[in-house]
Amino acid sequence: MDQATLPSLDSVASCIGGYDPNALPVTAAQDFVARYVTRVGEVEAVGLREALGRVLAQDLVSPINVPAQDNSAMDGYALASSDLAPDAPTTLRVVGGSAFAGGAPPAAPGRGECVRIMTGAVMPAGCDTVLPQEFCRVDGEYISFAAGILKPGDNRRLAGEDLARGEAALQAGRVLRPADIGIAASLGQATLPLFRKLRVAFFSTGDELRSVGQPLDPGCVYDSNRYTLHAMLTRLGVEVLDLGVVRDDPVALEAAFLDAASRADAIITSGGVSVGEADHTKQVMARLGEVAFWTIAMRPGRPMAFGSIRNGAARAVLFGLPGNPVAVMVTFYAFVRAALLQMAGATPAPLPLLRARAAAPIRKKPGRTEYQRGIVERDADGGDWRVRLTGGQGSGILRSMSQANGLVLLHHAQGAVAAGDWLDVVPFDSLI
Ligand SMILES: Nc1nc2c(c(=O)[nH]1)N[C@H]1C(S)=C(S)[C@@H](COP(=O)(O)OP(=O)(O)OC[C@H]3O[C@@H](n4cnc5c(N)ncnc54)[C@H](O)[C@@H]3O)O[C@H]1N2
Ligand code: MOO
Repeated sequence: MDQATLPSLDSVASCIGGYDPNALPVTAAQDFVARYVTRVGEVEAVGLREALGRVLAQDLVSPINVPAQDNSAMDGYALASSDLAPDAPTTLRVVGGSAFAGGAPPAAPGRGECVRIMTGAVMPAGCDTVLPQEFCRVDGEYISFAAGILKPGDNRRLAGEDLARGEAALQAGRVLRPADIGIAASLGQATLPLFRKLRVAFFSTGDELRSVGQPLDPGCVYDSNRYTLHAMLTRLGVEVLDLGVVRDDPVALEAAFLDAASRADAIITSGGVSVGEADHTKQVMARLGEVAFWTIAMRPGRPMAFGSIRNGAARAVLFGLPGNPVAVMVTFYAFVRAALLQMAGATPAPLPLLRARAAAPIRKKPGRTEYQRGIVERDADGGDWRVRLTGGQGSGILRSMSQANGLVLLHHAQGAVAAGDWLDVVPFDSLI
């Protein structure tokens, strides 16, 4: 993909105060990534049913008022508030036909008169208030109701109160949610201008990896990272290019990187970014592109490669994630997710944090950010939120992630946690 506009790593590094690739705080790495990646920017018209989770490319300016006219919020009687008796029951004569949603409004009632009206029907001229039918007594062609139950304007929906003509109903950069799709439909839009889906290629590296369906040879493990990555990327709404497991062999790695750079906007690999002897991944990355190898002050997820890979004129952003399965997920949430959203054209929104009390002490040294896996639940008495860890927190223990419903975010400067201390938790359901 063409990412000719990417800045150089050196120019970005010069903007990060005290940049040290061997001891990079999480916030500095996040800042670095945000400064490096650029929006892909191509726009296409997409039908509403395909637009969920996609990124809006232009403001959607409302061409009409919704609702188009003042109308009734209740089944009942439309009346002029000037006919309401201030301190005594009001009696009005019912005239004309009934006003139905979608029908022509009946003629304006005269003084002391009202009109039968249904929810959604346009208000007859001169009427500004609707009496719900259950609040009145009907006596022949008259209705009467008690003083004080209606204020002027009650149960009337004003033209444009949902969406006003000429206003931006949805802003460019929005990741479309179900209500947004409904808004576009209520404005009569069959299609929306969206940024094209980001293309993200990914592969796993490591000779010990076997794919599901293959026999598990001695000393080998099944490749789980490709599946968690596939799932996280699918939730993020990008187009996924699964390039499989690549052997720890320079020729195979080079072919995979070049293929990925020619077809994708971003490449995610897992494994081979630490200091092991058999790893060719780092050398191949460095040869094919511009790549920084970081040691991040975090746990899990210390080693990570970041930069871009070239194939001729094509260039793709590279995230070389550590191999341990929990480290893959944590570095994805800490760095990759926001970067991919930014590349896809989305306006960044900070993740909501839940404040919860620690159920038990947690060991933590200042000087690194930790993402522990936790189960957050309401106290039995319905009071504070409380969080407990999901057992062993090793970065190979994927169960710790699967059992959790949130990441416990232990900040860089934070020290040991005592039971009852307040903690920040990123609830999983808000992540994607
Ligand atoms: N001497 C040092 N050793 C290690 C360091 C270090 O700083 N000094 N860092 C450790 C940390 S922290 C991590 S994380 C890992 C990262 O190493 P790599 O990115 O090179 O990853 P690998 O060695 O290839 O794999 C690590 C681990 O994860 C398993 N793995 C890898 N890929 C997959 C996959 N697709 N599915 C399931 N499991 C996978 C792999 O078998 C290893 O067990 O390095 C530490 N060592
Ligand atoms: O980067 Mo590692 O995940 O802490 O084992």
